[in-house]
Amino acid sequence: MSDSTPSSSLADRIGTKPLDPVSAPFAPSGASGSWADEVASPTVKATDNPLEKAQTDGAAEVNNGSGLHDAQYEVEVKLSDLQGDTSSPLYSVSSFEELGISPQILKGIYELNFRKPSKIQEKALPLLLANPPTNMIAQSQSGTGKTAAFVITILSRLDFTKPQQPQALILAPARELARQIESVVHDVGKYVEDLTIQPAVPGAVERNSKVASMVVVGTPGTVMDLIKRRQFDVSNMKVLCLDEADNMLDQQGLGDQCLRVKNMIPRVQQVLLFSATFPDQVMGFARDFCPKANEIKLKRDELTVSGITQMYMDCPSDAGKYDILADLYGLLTVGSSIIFCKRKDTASGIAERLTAAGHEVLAVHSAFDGAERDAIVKKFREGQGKVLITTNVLARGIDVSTVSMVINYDIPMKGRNDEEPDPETYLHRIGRTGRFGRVGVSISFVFDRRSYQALLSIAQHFGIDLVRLDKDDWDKTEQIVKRVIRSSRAGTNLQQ
Ligand SMILES: Nc1ncnc2c1ncn2[C@@H]1O[C@H](COP(=O)(O)OP(=O)(O)OP(=O)(O)O)[C@@H](O)[C@H]1O
Repeated sequence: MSDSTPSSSLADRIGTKPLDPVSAPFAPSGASGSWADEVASPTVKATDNPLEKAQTDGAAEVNNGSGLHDAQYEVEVKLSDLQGDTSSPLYSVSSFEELGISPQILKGIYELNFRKPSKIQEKALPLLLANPPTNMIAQSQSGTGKTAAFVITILSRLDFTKPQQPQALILAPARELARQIESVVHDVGKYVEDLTIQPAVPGAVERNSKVASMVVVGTPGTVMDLIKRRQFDVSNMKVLCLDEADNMLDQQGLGDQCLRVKNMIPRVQQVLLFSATFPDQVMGFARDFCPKANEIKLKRDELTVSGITQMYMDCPSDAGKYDILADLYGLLTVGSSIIFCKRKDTASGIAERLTAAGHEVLAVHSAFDGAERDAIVKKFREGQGKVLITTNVLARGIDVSTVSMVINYDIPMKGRNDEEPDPETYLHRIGRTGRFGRVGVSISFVFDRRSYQALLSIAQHFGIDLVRLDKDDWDKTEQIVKRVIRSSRAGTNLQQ
């Protein structure tokens, strides 16, 4: 790639010709036209005054007091034939008490400071808890409380006369997420007497021991092996839940493993699929996996969390992204931040360079062993490290409320040769901030026509307004970012 001079902006370098997503040649430096012209598509706007935009996205949202940023999240509920009556009292509720869940579970929920259900909890729980149990495919924006929705369901369906028998299985794509879900089951179930919970992630179950807990949270490969080796008896399984279900069913390996696990369970009563994203191409498989399900689906333009101010930085070159990141370090540590790279070696490489430059950072990806991964993520959760450099292994589900900034060091791409932008991964990555009504910032690094076009296509896919940060005006960049992050630190849980 012949890069232009570091000082010219990407807009200049690209020029103003309509963007051909695949093959348009890199326009010569200094091509006529402005960046604003180029991005003035119906969905992507370069705001004239990004500070104003950041202020709007931050402060105004913080004050809405509704618990979720966009109180208008309209979920479209499609009931299956059995529960098709939208006027049924099961259709919607406005407090946890009205759901008829046990006082022990309610106590756990209140101890977590959950005062009111979120939209997805309000819409989904009556359907999830109704008898006879019905399958559910549920979609809701990142950080809106899907985990508690399926955990409450699972805890409500357990038979406490059988404490040694696995009755509910939750599958997640990564060990960190499985561990996190396990801790939510512990927390919500804190006052549920005799509750037993067990992880089924690599290294968690010894070869000669059995899985003998009511709720099991694991990753598909490990669970499959445990069932095959007869260490895990699934004959009494009542509920099977896939978190990040689109990812679990889409990926060649995971999809196959999930299907095999399901086929090894003789009579599951209820199958639950949860995710923030369900791209069209996965829905067919999802419906086969989870037949006759109630569906709670969102429209594509409802998927972004408005508390996240999404920005991008035009970097001089691929290699030059490191310098921009190093310059941003001070801002990364105002709150906590996660930097997403495509490759493990990139993640390790930038971690080493930042460390050598005297900065404190953590790095984690799938080349680390399980115990190391757990220890590093624990450190990050506890605030002992504020900057975490990682890969897509942590793109989904991870819930650390202090994360106020996400950096897309590489724009997420998919396909055999990374030929296509990956909008779903983008959405999940940026969703590591802005959790449950908090605000946050994402900065995506672009450096050439291809990366810019990929970001543009992602923005158009979801109807996102992107704010451009100017690498030549650090004062302004700092001002914008700090303002949003300050709001994020002030605006803890808005529901309370
Ligand atoms: N009703 C509630 N009231 C207050 N906080 C809540 C409530 N429900 C969930 N939360 C909190 O919101 C945060 C986000 O929840 P959760 O991790 O379940 O989101 P999610 O929808 O699964 O997100 P993702 O799509 O990223 O996996 C958690 O810290 C959780 O404790």
